[in-house]
Amino acid sequence: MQHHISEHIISAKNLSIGYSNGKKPAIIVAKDIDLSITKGQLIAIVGSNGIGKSTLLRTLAGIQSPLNGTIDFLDKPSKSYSPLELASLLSIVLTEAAVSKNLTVLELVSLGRQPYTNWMGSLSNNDNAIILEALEATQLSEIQHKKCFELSDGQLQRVYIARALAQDTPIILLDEPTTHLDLFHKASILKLLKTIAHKKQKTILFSTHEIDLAIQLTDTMIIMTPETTVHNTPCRLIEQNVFNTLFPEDFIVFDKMTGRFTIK
Ligand SMILES: Nc1ncnc2c1ncn2[C@@H]1O[C@H](COP(=O)(O)OP(=O)(O)OP(=O)(O)O)[C@@H](O)[C@H]1O
Repeated sequence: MQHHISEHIISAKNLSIGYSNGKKPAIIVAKDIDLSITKGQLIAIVGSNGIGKSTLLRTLAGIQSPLNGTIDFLDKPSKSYSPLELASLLSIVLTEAAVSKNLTVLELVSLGRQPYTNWMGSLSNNDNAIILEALEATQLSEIQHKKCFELSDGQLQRVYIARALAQDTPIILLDEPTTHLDLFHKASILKLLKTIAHKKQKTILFSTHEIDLAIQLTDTMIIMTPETTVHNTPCRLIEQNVFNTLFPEDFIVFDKMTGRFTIK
């Protein structure tokens, strides 16, 4: 699919997200969300437990429907994309990945090419070239023949990112890609995502609880609080005192000078 050049790769207007199951009234998780996201950015979604970060990612990915409002990709309503078109537009990396860890690294990363292969799943030279590039970008070439169950959490996270890279979509969504990782590996993953966003001009959105790291490493952040959802550069968000609205202020305070939270 040819993507025409657009400033706004993702825009959401008046978006409400949540859950409805027919008869009962819908559970609104967050409302009045307005986003306009340009290409080639690394964007963190931040907010306390249960605020709706995963719900927002799943709604953007089309896994669940918005309760209200619209989502556009490249200025076209998300609903106007067929499932196959959507699979070449965005990839999603979920924490509880439902893939067999019995696969080798190479096999799992190759799954990223599924939207493009024929019904037999045979890979073309072009598919193989893209898979190799994804393995290299995530420094997995040397362990490509290892089984996924043999990997550390950090390596496994890189495998999921490589699969999304192999899917070669302009938008990549990741749900908490740094959970279970130590500080070094958290920072490594975020730096890798930033390099990919900038070098390959991809739009990468990820949810995280690593606010300090996100402030240092992302281009923009989406902050979800019970009252509002705001999107801006870390610098502007600090100026606007937004980080102090994330947690009860009598307990945790954000220090503008250091860009860190302190416990009272
Ligand atoms: N299938 C569901 N049906 C109804 N409510 C749900 C469902 N899944 C999640 N929720 C509720 O939606 C709200 C947002 O959940 P979500 O998982 O999006 O939060 P989150 O910000 O990703 O949280 P965390 O940081 O803890 O992962 C929570 O109150 C949760 O209980």
